[in-house]
Amino acid sequence: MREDYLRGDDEQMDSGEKEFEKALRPLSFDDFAGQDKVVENLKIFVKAAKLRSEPLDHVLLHGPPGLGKTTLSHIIANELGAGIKVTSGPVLDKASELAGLLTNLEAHDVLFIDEIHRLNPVVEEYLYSAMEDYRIDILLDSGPNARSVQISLEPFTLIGATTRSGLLTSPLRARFGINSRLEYYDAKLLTSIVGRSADILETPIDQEAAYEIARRSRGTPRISNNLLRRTRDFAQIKGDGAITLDIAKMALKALDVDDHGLDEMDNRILATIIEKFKGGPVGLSTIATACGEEAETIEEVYEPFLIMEGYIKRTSRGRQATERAYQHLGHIPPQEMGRLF
Ligand SMILES: Nc1ncnc2c1ncn2[C@@H]1O[C@H](COP(=O)(O)OP(=O)(O)OP(=O)(O)O)[C@@H](O)[C@H]1O
Ligand SMILES: [Mg+2]
Repeated sequence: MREDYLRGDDEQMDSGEKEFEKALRPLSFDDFAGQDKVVENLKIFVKAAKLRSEPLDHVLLHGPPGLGKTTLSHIIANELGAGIKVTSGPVLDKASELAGLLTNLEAHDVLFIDEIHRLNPVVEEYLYSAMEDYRIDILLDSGPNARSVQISLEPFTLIGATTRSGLLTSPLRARFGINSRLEYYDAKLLTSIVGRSADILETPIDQEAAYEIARRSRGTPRISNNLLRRTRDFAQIKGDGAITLDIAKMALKALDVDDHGLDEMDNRILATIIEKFKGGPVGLSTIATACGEEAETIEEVYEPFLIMEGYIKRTSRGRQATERAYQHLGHIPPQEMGRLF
């Protein structure tokens, strides 16, 4: 597979982490665990497109961070036997840059735009005709000599990834023929992902240890892999290199991952709502300020998992802690308080 990177992908990660992610990234549908429905459908669409010698329809992948959007995009290109060019919404700030990428695509190649909800509106509009008719208008010269010429592109597949599909404009969303949502993984699937990653890293791991890491990974393969990586350090320094259940527990404790898999920030969010705002409802930006974290990060990264696990509720007046959150932090829920007095 040909692969070209246009500057930053996954901006927040350091280069070690990136190398690590790349090494553990599945390369085919068969290596990709879980998301059965999404994968089954994609397999059929890829096969059908190949059979007809057509480009695959444009694909939108959405869901919380670390669930496999970037991985799947590369797998799709791989399975299509096509090249992939990688860019992202915030990086692609000029229409001319987009034109440069599009005109360099070969027939049936994939253009992957990460964080597609952050595209600049001018660039986004430019993308419409490229997606629809495989054509773009290019402006030649400037001032009185300015004229636009239309050039046709090779038929290509756009894959857009986003953690915030709600922020996509409807004209853009409407241009994706395939729209797939990735869901959190259960502990069993994550256990097999941890096992596979440990194999690649040539680190022996007990089944119970793999399960312990998996069940405390917030349903997220990226977190499983990162916890595995750190646990491997503990195994090397504190043990004989093999990851046992004891080593895994020791590492998770040192990493501030609690018994339910909530990390320090998850717990800080819950404690803030309960201790500073009487359990809520309280607005997102207020929580963010009190926790010292960006509102966007809380909404994108932390909240979906806390809601799914039933620790907080979203109400029209803000976020509210549930009984489960009170119990988790060892506080008495207000409902029970009422019964006691
Ligand atoms: N289904 C899977 N099977 C095995 N490993 C997976 C799977 N999904 C993700 N991973 C692993 O998790 C890591 C993160 O996945 P990926 O980068 O694709 O997530 P993402 O959805 O693109 O996240 P972000 O929204 O932050 O860009 C990858 O390195 C990959 O190894
Ligand atoms: Mg990604």
